[in-house]
Amino acid sequence: MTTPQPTYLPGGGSPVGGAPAAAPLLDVRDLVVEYPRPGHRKDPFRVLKSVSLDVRPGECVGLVGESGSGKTTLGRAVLGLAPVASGTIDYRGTDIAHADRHTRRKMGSEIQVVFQDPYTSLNPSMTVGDILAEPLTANGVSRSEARSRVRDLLDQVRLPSDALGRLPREFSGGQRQRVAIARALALEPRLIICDEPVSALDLSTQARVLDLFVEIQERTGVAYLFITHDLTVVRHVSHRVAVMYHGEIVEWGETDAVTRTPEHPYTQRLWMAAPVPDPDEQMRRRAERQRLLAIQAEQDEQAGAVA
Ligand SMILES: Nc1ncnc2c1ncn2[C@@H]1O[C@H](COP(=O)(O)OP(=O)(O)OP(=O)(O)O)[C@@H](O)[C@H]1O
Repeated sequence: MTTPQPTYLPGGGSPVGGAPAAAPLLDVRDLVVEYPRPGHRKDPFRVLKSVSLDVRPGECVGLVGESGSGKTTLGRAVLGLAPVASGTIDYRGTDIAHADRHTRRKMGSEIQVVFQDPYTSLNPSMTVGDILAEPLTANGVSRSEARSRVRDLLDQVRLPSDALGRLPREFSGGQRQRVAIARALALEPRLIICDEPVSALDLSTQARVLDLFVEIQERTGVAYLFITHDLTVVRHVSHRVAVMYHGEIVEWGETDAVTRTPEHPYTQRLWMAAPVPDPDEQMRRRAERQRLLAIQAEQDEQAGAVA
């Protein structure tokens, strides 16, 4: 008997087929997000600087970038949780950044989210059955219909039906993330914002949860905006990838092209820093990364001298 290998192998396997060509489901154009700064009313903190990207139906777009680059803020803006200063967020042809609350709510059930931390994102005092039934009953599904849908949701994320009566604390991190994914799927969304959904998990659990994301997408056709700081994760799940740096998209294209032949110096450094199983390749990348960092330092020094 052969043991099934996780397909999450840095540099190995290919993402879920080619990107489906279709009109965008989500189309973000020239988005600027600013947070007010206490005492600087006229000089807010600009976190996103004219960001544009789109996600097609059934597609996974990876959003990578270092900590603080603005990835979560973009996800939050799509969810209506970040202050948009200008630009548009078209979802199925409606600008949800400037829509009224009623339209926003209607569209909102089609856009769900899976957060990074499965330990804090689930209500600890509710059973898994209640956690999964809540969005259904809140949207008018009868209790008996909700009960059968909840069983189906558990099945979709490969959890046993006896999970229903148990509390989140009785599950491992990976299993809790499966519950969070099931909850996100409850209202049959078209788009899920996945905000670092595997980075709190150990490597082998990451691999299985990533495989689950891919499998769900192939079966349901849901689209993902998949936020991560890890290029190897993106390589596994994404059709296209956007690289964010200091609140701007600095590189954007097919995952294979961006990860194999990155053009922007920041993407090159990110890729050189990604772990690989082959020690020789790892050494080569480390040396290349040092070289790129030295070039960057020299450029920064020259820019400083000019300023
Ligand atoms: N509510 C807020 N008020 C003020 N500044 C904020 C707020 N939320 C985020 N920021 C700032 O916006 C910048 C981008 O944060 P964001 O969380 O979007 O980055 P990120 O790329 O997702 O980082 P990480 O990978 O660490 O989560 C950071 O400098 C952060 O401090």
